[in-house]
Amino acid sequence: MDQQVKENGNCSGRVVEGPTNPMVTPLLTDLYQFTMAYAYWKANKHHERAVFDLYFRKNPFGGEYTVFAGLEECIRLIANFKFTEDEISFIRESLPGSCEDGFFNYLRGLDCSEVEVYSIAEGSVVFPKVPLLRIEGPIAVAQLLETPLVNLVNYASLVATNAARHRFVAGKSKMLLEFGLRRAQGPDGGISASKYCYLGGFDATSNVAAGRLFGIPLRGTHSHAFVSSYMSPDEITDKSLRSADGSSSCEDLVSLAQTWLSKIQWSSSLRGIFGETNQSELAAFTSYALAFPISFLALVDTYDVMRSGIPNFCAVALALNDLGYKAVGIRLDSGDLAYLSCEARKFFRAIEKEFGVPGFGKMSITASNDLNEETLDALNKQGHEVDAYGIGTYLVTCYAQAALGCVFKLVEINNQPRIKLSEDVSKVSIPCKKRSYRLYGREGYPLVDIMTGENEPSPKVGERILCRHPFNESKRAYVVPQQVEELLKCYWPGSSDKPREDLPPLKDIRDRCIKQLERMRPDHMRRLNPTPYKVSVSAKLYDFIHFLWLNEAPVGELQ
Ligand SMILES: Nc1ncnc2c1ncn2[C@@H]1O[C@H](COP(=O)(O)OP(=O)(O)OP(=O)(O)O)[C@@H](O)[C@H]1O
Ligand SMILES: O=P(O)(O)OC[C@H]1O[C@H](OP(=O)(O)OP(=O)(O)O)[C@H](O)[C@@H]1O
Ligand SMILES: O=C(O)c1cccnc1
Ligand SMILES: [Mg+2]
Repeated sequence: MDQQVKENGNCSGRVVEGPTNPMVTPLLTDLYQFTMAYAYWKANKHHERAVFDLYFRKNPFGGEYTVFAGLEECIRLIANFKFTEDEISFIRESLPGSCEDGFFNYLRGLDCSEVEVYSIAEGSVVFPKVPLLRIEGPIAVAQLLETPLVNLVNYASLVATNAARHRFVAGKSKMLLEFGLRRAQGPDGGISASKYCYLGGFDATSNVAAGRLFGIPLRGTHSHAFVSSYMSPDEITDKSLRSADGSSSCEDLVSLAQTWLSKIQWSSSLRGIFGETNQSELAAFTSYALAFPISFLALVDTYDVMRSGIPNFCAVALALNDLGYKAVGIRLDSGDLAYLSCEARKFFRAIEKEFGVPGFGKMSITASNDLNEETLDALNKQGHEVDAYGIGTYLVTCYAQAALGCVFKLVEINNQPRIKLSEDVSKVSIPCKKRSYRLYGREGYPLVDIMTGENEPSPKVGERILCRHPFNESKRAYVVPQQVEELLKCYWPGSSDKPREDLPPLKDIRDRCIKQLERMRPDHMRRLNPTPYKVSVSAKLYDFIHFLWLNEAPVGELQ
């Protein structure tokens, strides 16, 4: 078993590949994890069996829900956790010279074969205080895992939640494109953003590396540089295009587009809307259409959306239509996106009517430019005709909240429950190795998450159970669940013989996320003053927490 884990991340007979990012190694941790590991080892305490919970304390973005992401990368790390000789030499150099050789021999043999990992399924909707992961294992090993695990879950869950929130405001029917790579926090920020925005409900990314790594659909348009790189239609040398069915050919798409432009200009419904359009823009559009006749989409705001971009686009789209091709649509990247999308739609409908081109009015309109939850919401309130949004900076940098604030707290050692106290009640940890359950109500909505001691009987369908706020005595409720779902499942059994959950493909995780979000009660999801979802503990666990609290907290003396 030991050897297997070392060599190929094998456990329960299935291989787990290494982390996606090769920077994720056992050194991707804080120095203090190594100093503590050494001190545990020196005290011969390193083998003591510890239980840690990984959880967060508050939902991000002023919301009342979070999407859990990053589990697969955590398991990839754990499955392949092994120090190289170079890494051990570096740790030796980095620790004080007084550290004994035996410790480095210990690191040489160290892996996660004695570690067990229990987790909520990736893509689940999750809530504060309920463990996302429970790590059981030798305390020195679990301690080394703290920083990388928290790192792998924090941003993944934050950006997946951000994506889910953007999806919620945009609505189900809109296409959401993640365009953030250039603005992301470095290469890993960019790759992770693409992966986890897709998980959180985006449809596609512009990030080619992420498309390759994770099978995320790739989409893109073109930039202003492409438009402004053209000076005149004369630059286009090969102007010919075969018709879609291959039966005929147009020798000069530029002239055909120019002919259409004058027809539009003098058409009864559009007369007077625009005069001369920018001819270099028309050249750029024609050139792009020659390159991509089956998927022509043009960025129309380089010079003037209504006086140039839209008429030029329509002229090229009508020329393509003559040859049996259907243009895809436009992208707007500045100005008042609500107003311009409505004006563009009117223009397309007028063309459909005037020239009898079925479907022209339904041309796709993509909007981009510093979009975020608020601007999407504003557009909805104003009314708009946007079909797809390209969103970058605000999405991937999680501009509205910098971090999720996940923590990793010791809850038990050698079967003895431990607690971390704080002046701030919300920071007091919930001790014990626990189980957690999601209880569903009559209408099918999740009602409450409840944590119990590991050995307590599980809540039962149809049986009334008292759910208590972990720290507030007066907050409690009886619940008769219609469905009970146990949340923590075994994803890495270590040396136990527990069955191990599969790591599903990203697409399945995304589907789970979308389904779970749709199943939430709407008042938990609304943007303004959402109702908090209840997180509770059993009566027995409540009593125990408070017993331990009193036991550990020194009694003050007044003088
Ligand atoms: N109808 C709208 N309601 C609310 N916000 C909008 C609307 N249309 C666009 N926005 C947002 O307003 C901001 C406009 O950006 P900005 O003031 O930089 O102008 P711009 O359109 O980018 O101009 P330019 O590119 O010409 O400099 C963007 O964040 C955009 O998402
Ligand atoms: O606005 P974001 O949400 O970050 O989305 C990505 C942006 O990146 C591109 O242009 P870029 O911002 O590089 O140049 P521009 O601002 O001049 O359009 C694109 O046109 C979008 O505007
Ligand atoms: O394909 C696009 O339109 C795109 C891609 C990245 C950033 N901005 C736009
Ligand atoms: Mg921009």
